[in-house]
Amino acid sequence: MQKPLEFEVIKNCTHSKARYGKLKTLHNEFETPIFMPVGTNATVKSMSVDELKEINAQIILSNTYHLYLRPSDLIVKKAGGLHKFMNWGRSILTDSGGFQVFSLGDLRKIKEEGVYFRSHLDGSKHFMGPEESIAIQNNLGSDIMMSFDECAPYPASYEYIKDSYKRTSRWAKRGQIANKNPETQALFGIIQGGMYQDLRYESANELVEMDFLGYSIGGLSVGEPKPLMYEVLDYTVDLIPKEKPRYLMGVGSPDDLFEGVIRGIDMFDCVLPTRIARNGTAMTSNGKVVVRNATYQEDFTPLDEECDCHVCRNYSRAYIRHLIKANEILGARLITYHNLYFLINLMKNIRTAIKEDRLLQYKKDFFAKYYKI
Ligand SMILES: Nc1cc(N)c2c(=O)[nH][nH]c(=O)c2c1
Ligand SMILES: [Zn+2]
Repeated sequence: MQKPLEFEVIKNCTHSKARYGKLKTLHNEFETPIFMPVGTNATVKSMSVDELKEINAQIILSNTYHLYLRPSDLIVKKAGGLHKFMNWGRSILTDSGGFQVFSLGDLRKIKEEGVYFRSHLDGSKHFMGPEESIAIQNNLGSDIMMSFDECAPYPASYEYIKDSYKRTSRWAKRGQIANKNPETQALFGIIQGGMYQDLRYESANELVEMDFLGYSIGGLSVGEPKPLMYEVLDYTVDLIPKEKPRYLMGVGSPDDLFEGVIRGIDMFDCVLPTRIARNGTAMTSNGKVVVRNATYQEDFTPLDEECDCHVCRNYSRAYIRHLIKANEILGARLITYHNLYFLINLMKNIRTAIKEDRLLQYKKDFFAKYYKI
């Protein structure tokens, strides 16, 4: 019988830790490294599932905390699960809810059993621990689930991080035991440990002992300087068994995608492409274009001359700028479509470069244009 997740490394880069692989869930098989569009409320904002398929999205991320609060995981379960509810036949990864719950600040209280918090929607009181997080994700029916964890803040003391990651390890074990669907839903452990190398080692070793089907690297991209993120990434990736997929949470700028792939990361997610789109900024081969600027008022060229997406083949910067200035929904929609296509296409080119063993050269060529150096 097929496992809920099968992963194969097909080609290792000779000049970095990058690898080209394939990951198979019960819904589809896709190549890695891969970028996962974020679909917080069971929708990648403003994109229909047909458009997601058009841009070749293979797996999307949805947020457990948000779906638990609204419409509730029980309603999604009654609909037949998240795939059915949102009519998405490809893979879905759900986060654990921990990240959102912890970001509620004073609205939450952390205890050994879990986190007591107030809903950001109506202030109602709730509790989420590892068992509740996994039960919600079981109800959602995602292909890949995350263990309930604390994404510790940055900066944080050694003592705080030590207590925090140890609790995250205990929560990971409890979540593993609580998983009602181990044959159909894969569960990842999330490595924490802040910016402390020995704590990262301890966190990783404790989770590797528990033999998860994949591992996320959490607690990064939380405001730390980029060089520090890359340094922690460098040694943390080495702690994860090579045959398991590695997921770097919350990362998705072109720079970070390249740096993450080069350090051996297989999966990425980030709200950046969709968030900046709503503010009128497009990612292009020649860097970011803030299309709302007056510069583009009579610019009848596409967002990106080198992009073959539907938006770049049919609409001009001037038209999209007009939509954004007029606060027309289509403006954000068009830039979102293009930005997601841009990152998904970038990952396709990165995979090709790994297969042809020319990733570092590709990175140099990409940024020579992106930053005009
Ligand atoms: N940058 C990050 C983004 C994220 N969505 C998460 C997360 O969901 N869990 N745990 C994490 O540490 C984390 C870090
Ligand atoms: Zn485009």
